[in-house]
Amino acid sequence: MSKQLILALSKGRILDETLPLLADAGVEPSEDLGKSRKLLFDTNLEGIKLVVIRATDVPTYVQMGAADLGVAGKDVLLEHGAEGLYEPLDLEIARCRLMTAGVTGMQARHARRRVATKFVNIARRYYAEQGIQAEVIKLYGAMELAPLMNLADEIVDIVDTGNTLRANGMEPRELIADISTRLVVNKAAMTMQHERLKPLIERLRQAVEARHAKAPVS
Ligand SMILES: Nc1ncnc2c1ncn2[C@@H]1O[C@H](COP(=O)(O)OP(=O)(O)OP(=O)(O)O)[C@@H](O)[C@H]1O
Ligand SMILES: O=P(O)(O)OC[C@H]1O[C@H](OP(=O)(O)OP(=O)(O)O)[C@H](O)[C@@H]1O
Repeated sequence: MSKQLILALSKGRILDETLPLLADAGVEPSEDLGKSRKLLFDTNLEGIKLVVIRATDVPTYVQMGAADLGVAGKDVLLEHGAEGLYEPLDLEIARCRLMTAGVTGMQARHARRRVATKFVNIARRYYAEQGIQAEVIKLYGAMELAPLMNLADEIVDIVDTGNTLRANGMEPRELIADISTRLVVNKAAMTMQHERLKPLIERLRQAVEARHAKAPVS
């Protein structure tokens, strides 16, 4: 039996932008992902199946070899760590920035800054690099609420338009990283399955490049 390649997709916002890119690369799910309760899907290509999972689970699936490739935000990859993963391609979708932010006009008052975030590893690394003492508080969402409720002095979160921060009386402060969505590949699969992986990676690379060619010059 020939082995199938499994591509793990992040659900939510990234999925909405991944499907058109996959279609440009000639990969289409055999049924409407949005209408199904299924998690594992066939595609128009016999050798490729898709799994649709939480964005934060994608690196784990690929690292452990349960999936051969994955599509995940750079924020998720930085938080998870890159062990066992190659990152051959920037898909250039779901662009945003990972930033520190605080209440507009208000300086951190505590010598040991309290930082609320779901990106605890990134935050610990960042504040240590800056030589700032920080107590990092893990939250699972609505980070913008933490400074308003005096749970934290700052947050580390995704910023795109800045609307969420503004709506909550907050301002962006320091840029930690520019974020976009990346293709990741299991390191062992990259060696063992190279002949199967290469054409898929190339098709995706061409789909990304074709978008560049179409984008208006600014
Ligand atoms: N406002 C945004 N603009 C552009 N990209 C974003 C934005 N917010 C998040 N992203 C990117 O999309 C990814 C997934 O975001 P999404 O909001 O769908 O999931 P989530 O709510 O973080 O995940 P979960 O529901 O699993 O907690 C993020 O990891 C990031 O790379
Ligand atoms: O700068 P903006 O354009 O306002 O985007 C930033 C917001 O987008 C993301 O949240 P999302 O909308 O995905 O909701 P979530 O809290 O469910 O992740 C992120 O967590 C920020 O809250």
